[in-house]
Amino acid sequence: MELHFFKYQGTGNDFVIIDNRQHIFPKNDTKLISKLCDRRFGIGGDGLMLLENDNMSDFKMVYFNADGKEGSMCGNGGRCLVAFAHYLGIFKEETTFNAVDGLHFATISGKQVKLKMIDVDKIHQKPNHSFLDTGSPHHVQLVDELEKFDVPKEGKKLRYGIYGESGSNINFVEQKAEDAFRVRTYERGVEDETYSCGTGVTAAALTMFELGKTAAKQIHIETIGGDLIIYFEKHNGKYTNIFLEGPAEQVFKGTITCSI
Ligand SMILES: N[C@H](CCC[C@H](N)C(=O)O)C(=O)O
Repeated sequence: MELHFFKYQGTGNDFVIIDNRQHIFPKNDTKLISKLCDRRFGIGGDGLMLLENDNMSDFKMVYFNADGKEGSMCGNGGRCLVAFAHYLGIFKEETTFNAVDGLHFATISGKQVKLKMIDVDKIHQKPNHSFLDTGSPHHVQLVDELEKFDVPKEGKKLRYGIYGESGSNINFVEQKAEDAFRVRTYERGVEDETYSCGTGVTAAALTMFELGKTAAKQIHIETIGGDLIIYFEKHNGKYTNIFLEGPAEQVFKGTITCSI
């Protein structure tokens, strides 16, 4: 059959998006999803998302990692899906949608999408790293000379070494200024470094504040694929009103022939 798709990217984290409001897509076909995400045999992407109707909100986000398995929350994916919903005319300036970790509010202005993330009430501190859930599980670790760091190798080691089969995303961080950091992420489900990870940079920003590396509640993060800003508040040990802001854009659209 011919499948219509859209390709989006948010700071270089790229996604295949399908309008599934008419339930045309075979969600349980892990092989098909991983093939569509394959950069040689398919369209190519770090993940695939379906936009579906939702009873409680403007739309529903269903997210799959490039390996074809349903993932946990994806911050850059969420920002891209908001841009796609805006393109479809589902909303004008602000929206609320449903994702695997609950409802998300978001706004769009030009190419900039600002997405509200779930509250975070626990950051587990270990001697050399921290671990927290920002919708997806994240390991956050400070390193020197991030530019030269072997992220795929070290990320893979930690992802399986500490977290086992279910795994975690692994973020390596270097401070650039009082309120600015550079982050590189090894993503589980992609099993490689991606150009940016939204829930990952959110986790990195909160951890840097928690560790006292910064007093800023508006943190700039540089990734391989571009810049993101994280805003938050902290009350009684809990992080609330967390927003992830950055560009998200449609790259191309088309049809692909697939056997289903
Ligand atoms: N790239 C995503 C995270 C995907 C999470 C996924 N790799 C998983 O752990 O299921 C982001 O921008 O937040």
